[in-house]
Amino acid sequence: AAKWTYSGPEGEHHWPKHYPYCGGAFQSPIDIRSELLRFDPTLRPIEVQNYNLSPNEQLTLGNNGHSVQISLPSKMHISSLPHRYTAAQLHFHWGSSNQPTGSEHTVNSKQYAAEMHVVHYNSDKYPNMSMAVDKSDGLAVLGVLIEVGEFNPAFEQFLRFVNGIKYRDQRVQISGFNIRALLPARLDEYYRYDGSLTTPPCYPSVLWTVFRNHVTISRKQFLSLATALYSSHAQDSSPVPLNGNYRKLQLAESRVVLVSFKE
Ligand SMILES: NS(=O)(=O)c1c(F)c(F)c(S(=O)(=O)CCO)c(N[C@H]2CCCc3ccccc32)c1F
Ligand SMILES: [Zn+2]
Repeated sequence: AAKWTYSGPEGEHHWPKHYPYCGGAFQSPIDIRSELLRFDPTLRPIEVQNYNLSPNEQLTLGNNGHSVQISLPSKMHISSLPHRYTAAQLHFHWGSSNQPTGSEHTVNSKQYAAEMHVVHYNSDKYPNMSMAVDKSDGLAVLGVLIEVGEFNPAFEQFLRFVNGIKYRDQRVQISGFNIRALLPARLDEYYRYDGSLTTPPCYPSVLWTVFRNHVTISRKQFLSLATALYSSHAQDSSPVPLNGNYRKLQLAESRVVLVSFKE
């Protein structure tokens, strides 16, 4: 696959050349602005199943050159949507050490330090991610906004291993832990809209759920995320730091953002 980056000659302004959907409609992320919001009383609390993984299970923590990701077991799924959406992986977007503003979604133009995405595919209709990734009802991504503040023990369960995956395509096995603890306490308050993958190929296939409430990680935890990783391979002579891996805001156009809560 053609390589793409977040800056330079393969940066996001060039993505549509190789990935036409990136220049198309229904793109993500967007600024979640008050004018776009519409309260929807039919939006039920998000219900996740089997997120509390046993420490006897093994997860793969990897640096894929674009983000740090954790591959997730297929027993994890969202049960409160019209179809079952099975978990595939989670990953992060962040700024840089001196720029704690790297979330993809913004809320009334406020950009958070980072953002976590838990990627799921419609397993009622498609056998795997690859078959679901380009279908309009294929994916559901849970978005969690992250601020720098209180230390977060749940994040420590994988952050303490990032120095083992400093370079592109490095992977380590980590013990299972409670993935639910990475989410905010309230899963009943969220923004909902139809959007896309925020990386190439930018398929408009994502039902986005961005939780209203952010989570916090400590400054030290943020710095380990923002300074430990490289997008280049270990043997590359000039290492390229992996940071600022967030797509710029896309036009909401005529899209409405549904909200599950009243002010
Ligand atoms: N922000 S986002 O749109 O949610 C988002 C990312 F930003 C992101 F970097 C990734 S990636 O880490 O795989 C890097 C390259 O796509 C994904 N992967 C998804 C979509 C691509 C195919 C696939 C296959 C198996 C598991 C996950 C995924 C992604 F969905
Ligand atoms: Zn993402």
